[in-house]
Amino acid sequence: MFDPKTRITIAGAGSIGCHAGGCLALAGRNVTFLGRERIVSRLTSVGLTIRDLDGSERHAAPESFSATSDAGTALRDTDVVLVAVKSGATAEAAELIARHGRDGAVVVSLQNGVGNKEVLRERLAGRFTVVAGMVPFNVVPDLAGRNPPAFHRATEGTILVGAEAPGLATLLDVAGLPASEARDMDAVLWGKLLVNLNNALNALSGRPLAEELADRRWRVLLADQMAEALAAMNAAGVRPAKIGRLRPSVLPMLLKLPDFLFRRVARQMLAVDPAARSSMWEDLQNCRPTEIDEFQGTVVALAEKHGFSAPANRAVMAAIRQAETEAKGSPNLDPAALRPARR
Ligand SMILES: NC(=O)C1=CN([C@@H]2O[C@H](COP(=O)(O)OP(=O)(O)OC[C@H]3O[C@@H](n4cnc5c(N)ncnc54)[C@H](OP(=O)(O)O)[C@@H]3O)[C@@H](O)[C@H]2O)C=CC1
Ligand SMILES: CC(C)(CO)C(=O)C(=O)O
Repeated sequence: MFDPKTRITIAGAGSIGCHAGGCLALAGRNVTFLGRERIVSRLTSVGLTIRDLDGSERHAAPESFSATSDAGTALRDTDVVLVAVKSGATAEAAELIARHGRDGAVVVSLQNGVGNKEVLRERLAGRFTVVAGMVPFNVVPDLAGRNPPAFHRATEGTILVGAEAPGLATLLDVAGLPASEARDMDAVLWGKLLVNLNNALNALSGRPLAEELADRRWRVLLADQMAEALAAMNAAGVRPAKIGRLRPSVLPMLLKLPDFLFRRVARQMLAVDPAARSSMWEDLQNCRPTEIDEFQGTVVALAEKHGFSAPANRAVMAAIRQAETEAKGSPNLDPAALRPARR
């Protein structure tokens, strides 16, 4: 269905978009970035650097891809659109694809959250094939200075995509960007949602992921949120898939282990680049809206629908809302500030 000339547009030239697009361009794929002018001007003048898990670097020269802030130019003739905007911008991206995209193109959500593919499908079904995707790894952007912007993969994992577009995973599976097909993407996205409950804690802590997760006080808060989420999912008949090596049902218990035991049992969870932070931390630092409604908000709504409350998730939501309103970046909270009233 696809060949090396297949035109791929990256809708949203941010951390995930630039990392994925950079790896694809380096593998010789036909890539166009659709992004804001502030990044497009840098991409077209100096290109970008892809830094892999082991620190090795590759430079994608500006000649190896196209980049534009004009949606018509980026979407008109494209075959595959990789949607890599934050969840709050999905409806607008869908609108642009509907207006400028070519009938029959494949649209892939590479976003976190269980609802983005539905937002895309609502607007695009019938004319486009919408496919859910899941990026398990963290990408750290390095945009400072005059060097090419760099995008560093900070954790391991394989991108999963749905099976609706045969050959899609093979098209995307290039050096630095492992990708494969998954049969039950709903389960995968619910599994990733559990992991993403840490995004807000990380953003509120102001600490790198490795440091935060090594501290039991933060892990207990995460365990409480996950336990609420698992109960809500169970009541709704949702079976979250395993992301990484550990079964979702054991996560709350495991997270509560003392630090020395956790370090031994959950080595993979702590195998994070020391610089890595959650994408929600990036949002707070840059005074952008976060994805809290798509993460903790989804859990609270599902719990309430099934007749119980989710106080741990609520408390974290409230703290993120406050930080968004204050617009001063991470509040660098102490974990004690996040205990819900009932504890
Ligand atoms: N960062 C990470 O490590 C990971 C992120 N994810 C998920 O991937 C998704 C993308 O995250 P991430 O890459 O961090 O997000 P970023 O905010 O880094 O990138 C999104 C980019 O898209 C731009 N954008 C939004 N709308 C448009 C538009 N209409 N036209 C052109 N550009 C647009 C944004 O600009 P502006 O800000 O000006 O709107 C921003 O530059 C999220 O759902 C996230 O949860 C998943 C795994 C890991
Ligand atoms: C850190 C990671 C990989 C998991 O929470 C992530 O999905 C994000 O930063 O958005």
